[in-house]
Amino acid sequence: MTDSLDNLRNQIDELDQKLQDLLNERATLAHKVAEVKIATDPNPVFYRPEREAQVLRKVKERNQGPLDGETMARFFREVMSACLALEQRMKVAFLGPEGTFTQQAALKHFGHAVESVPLGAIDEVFREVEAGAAHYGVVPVENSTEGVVNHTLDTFMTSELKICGEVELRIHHHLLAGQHTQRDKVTRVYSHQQTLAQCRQWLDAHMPGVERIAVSSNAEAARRLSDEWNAMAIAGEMAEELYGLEAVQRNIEDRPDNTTRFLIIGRQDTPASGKDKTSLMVSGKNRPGLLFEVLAPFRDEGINLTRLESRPSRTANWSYVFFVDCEGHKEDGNLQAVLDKLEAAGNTIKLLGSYPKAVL
Ligand SMILES: O=C(O)C(=O)C[C@]1(C(=O)O)C=C[C@@H](O)C=C1
Repeated sequence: MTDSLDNLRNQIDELDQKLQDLLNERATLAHKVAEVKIATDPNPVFYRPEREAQVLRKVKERNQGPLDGETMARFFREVMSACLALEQRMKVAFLGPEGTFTQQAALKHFGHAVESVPLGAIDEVFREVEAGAAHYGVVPVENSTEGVVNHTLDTFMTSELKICGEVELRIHHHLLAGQHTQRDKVTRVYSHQQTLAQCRQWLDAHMPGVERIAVSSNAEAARRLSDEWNAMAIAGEMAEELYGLEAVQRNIEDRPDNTTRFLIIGRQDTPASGKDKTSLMVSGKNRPGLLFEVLAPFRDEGINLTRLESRPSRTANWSYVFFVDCEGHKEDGNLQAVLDKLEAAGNTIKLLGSYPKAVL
């Protein structure tokens, strides 16, 4: 015997009522958490990345389906975002304009109950957070096809901000046309330089004679189509929707697993969440075996490296700074031992932050 549609919908209504009551009960608790934070700390910190990561991990671990763990975690991401907004509405600066992948990353990480503020350049995002005009910032740091975003790494050299989180985003690029685009007369295609690079093979094969013009962001490329008839843009879905464009061809990135990693920057240290990463900068006097000496303590303490980059130090020609990402939190005994060894060997270390591994 199958249930009637009315019967099933009545059951859904009853459950929705319960869910709604429970969500409000949860929000009341979050509000009380805020009161405790205010009562116990003259400078209360409302956003707690380590706690959020733990909540989301638990959601995934205990999930029984039929909804999958990712989907369930995304629901809870939004629930916590709304609860946090009752405590304090977060202002999050990102590399704009509106519609960039960085905005998408910011919303993926913080949920939609934050105020997201577009800024024109990576160092502006840093400055906005340093000045306290935004609580947190979101900047791109590396792409799986095109490699590191040098500007972000270089800005860390002079900034005191801390990394307090990471987000990974699968990047899909679409060839977009505007209302006025005459599709058979297209002579130029706009996009950010990194995006053009990520779609190089597709463009070579399908638009060989079309001029590729690099602009400041994919969203800017999309915006330009409103007053041009012989151009197309390459950008993501957010820009497509924001500027009312139409996709001529979807997913034109050369690598289907094209992913960009973004960092969340803030002014506080983040306590351990149980599954963390640490980012640091190491510089030492140029000598034979310097890199080997920098890496050996990590091996000796059994710490896994997740990334290693070198950048010119900008203090003297041909001297370098190493950017190291590793597993673990700076309070962990073995990581402490690594830091002690590196310092004892005369290297300069700058800890950029320990933060939860991306959950979503
Ligand atoms: O546990 C806290 O500190 C809270 O403020 C509650 C809560 C949540 O909704 O679970 C909300 C915001 C924080 O970023 C972390 C968690």
